[in-house]
Amino acid sequence: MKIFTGAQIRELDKYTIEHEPVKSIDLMERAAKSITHAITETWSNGMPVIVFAGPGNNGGDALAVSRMLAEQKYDVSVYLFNINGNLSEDCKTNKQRLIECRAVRKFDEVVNEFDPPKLEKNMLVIDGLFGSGLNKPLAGGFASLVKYINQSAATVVSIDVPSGLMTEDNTYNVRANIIKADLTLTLQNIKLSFLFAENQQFIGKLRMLDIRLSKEGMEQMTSHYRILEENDLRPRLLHRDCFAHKGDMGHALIVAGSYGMAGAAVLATKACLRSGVGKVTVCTPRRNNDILQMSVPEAIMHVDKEETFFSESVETADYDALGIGPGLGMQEGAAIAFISQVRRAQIPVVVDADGLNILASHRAWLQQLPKGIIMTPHPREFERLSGNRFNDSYERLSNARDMAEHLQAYIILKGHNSALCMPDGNIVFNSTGNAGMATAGSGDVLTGIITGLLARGYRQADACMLGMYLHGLAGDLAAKEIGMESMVAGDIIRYLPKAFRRLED
Ligand SMILES: NC(=O)C1=CN([C@@H]2O[C@H](COP(=O)(O)OP(=O)(O)OC[C@H]3O[C@@H](n4cnc5c(N)ncnc54)[C@H](O)[C@@H]3O)[C@@H](O)[C@H]2O)[C@@H](O)CC1
Ligand SMILES: Nc1ncnc2c1ncn2[C@@H]1O[C@H](COP(=O)(O)OP(=O)(O)O)[C@@H](O)[C@H]1O
Ligand SMILES: [K+]
Repeated sequence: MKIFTGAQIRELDKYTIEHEPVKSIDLMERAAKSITHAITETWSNGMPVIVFAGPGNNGGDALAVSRMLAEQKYDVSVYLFNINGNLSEDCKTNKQRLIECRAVRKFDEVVNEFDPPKLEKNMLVIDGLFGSGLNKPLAGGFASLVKYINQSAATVVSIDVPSGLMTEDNTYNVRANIIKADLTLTLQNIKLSFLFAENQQFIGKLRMLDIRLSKEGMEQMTSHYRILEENDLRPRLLHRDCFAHKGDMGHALIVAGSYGMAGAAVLATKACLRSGVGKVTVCTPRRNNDILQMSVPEAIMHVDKEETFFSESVETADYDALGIGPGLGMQEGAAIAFISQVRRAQIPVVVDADGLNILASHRAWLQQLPKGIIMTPHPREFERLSGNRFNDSYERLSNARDMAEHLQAYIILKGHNSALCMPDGNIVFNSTGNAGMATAGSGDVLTGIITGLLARGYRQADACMLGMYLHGLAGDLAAKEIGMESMVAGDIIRYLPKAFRRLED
């Protein structure tokens, strides 16, 4: 699913009006009908409704919804904020329709003075102040109104976007002046800012309402942001020839583990083996040899001459992909072996965990990375890697996108809705995964999966998309059966076969 910016949404709106064709006011009526339906489905007309409408089309939607609710015998009071005397055309029309319908209990057009109504626990507030047309942080009277609504105990439903929240960039927004909705009824498509952790407090529960904007318009419009869906991946799956031999299915090299961190190597190796690859060799320090041999008998060992850390890079001619970093440690010896390994690899490379931390403490090496390298930082690792501290997720994401373009790398910014930043500037968000996966070692599993997929023959972009999707899906299937609370990283590996099956079926 594509994610459109506020400006693109306006274009789509126009495209739909011209090509369906449908009158702008009728499109608003259609949106209002589906918003009204979502409300009446959830709350009965015993609940008093207070509507706050702004001067633009978000306000127009709110006025149309007010009329529709009043016609269904809801007790509706409406405040329309027209302080500059310039309502949008459709907002004006809906104001007139509302006045004519006479079913609302109270209609107050606020020009200067505003006497706020009492907001109580059993009331429903409809927030139609601003939507995708917001162009600066709320201030003055609107900011006060938002604070007044937020401190009340009433239930708040936002139309399209919680008023005050920008659809993309909220880095310099004033968070105290954004509506905290219990439910956001967003029109047609999800907005970028809805994907970020810090904005969940404003959105509450999210529902997307299909208002039938032009499908053709949406297909034609290019978007830099996309949410990954099962259907995007199915056609990309490689199939197994019935004459397949392990020699044809790829050979992955995992360089992982140090003394005390053998588990990271075990997890990455097991996950790699579960990803369809023919063979996996794991390179780890001498002291981890027995642990690896016993816990992953399917893997081939390449034992480093050092007892406790990775010290010597491996010739990669016999391998098809390299995954390096989980539990690697940060000794200078390991760091030097790491960069030597990455430099000499003539195969696709995934760098994670300590591999990223090593790069963060030797930032000049970033320029020596091969093009097409895959890096999988969690937010803290990305901060270290970029050498910046970020005010919010949008700023972090923009920085990751710039770095991916500059280094011609694939960067997966991990978390809920992990974001894959591609060398061409496009960003793909993952839609699978759950909070049960916030447990040590989950990232090592992802590294193993992506390395396995690369060795198996997937191109970088496909391996990243498929890898993060399968990883999250395995976590979701695990959560369904065993719950989130006591899930461990090994459970993600255990459910990986079911995740593959689900995609293949
Ligand atoms: N294509 C769609 O998705 C559709 C959108 N519709 C609605 O239209 C909305 C967008 O409408 P608009 O583009 O008119 O935008 P809005 O209604 O979000 O707001 C625009 C108005 O607010 C003013 N404004 C912006 N920032 C302000 C600030 N910080 N302080 C004070 N005033 C500010 C602008 O000058 C303008 O008058 C959507 O959110 C949605 O609710 C629906 O009517 C149907 C179709
Ligand atoms: N709340 C969550 N929702 C979805 N996925 C999550 C969540 N928490 C963690 N994950 C996933 O689990 C993995 C955690 O990786 P990471 O932070 O590197 O863990 P570790 O360093 O312990 O291996 C990432 O792929 C991330 O996307
Ligand atoms: K709104």
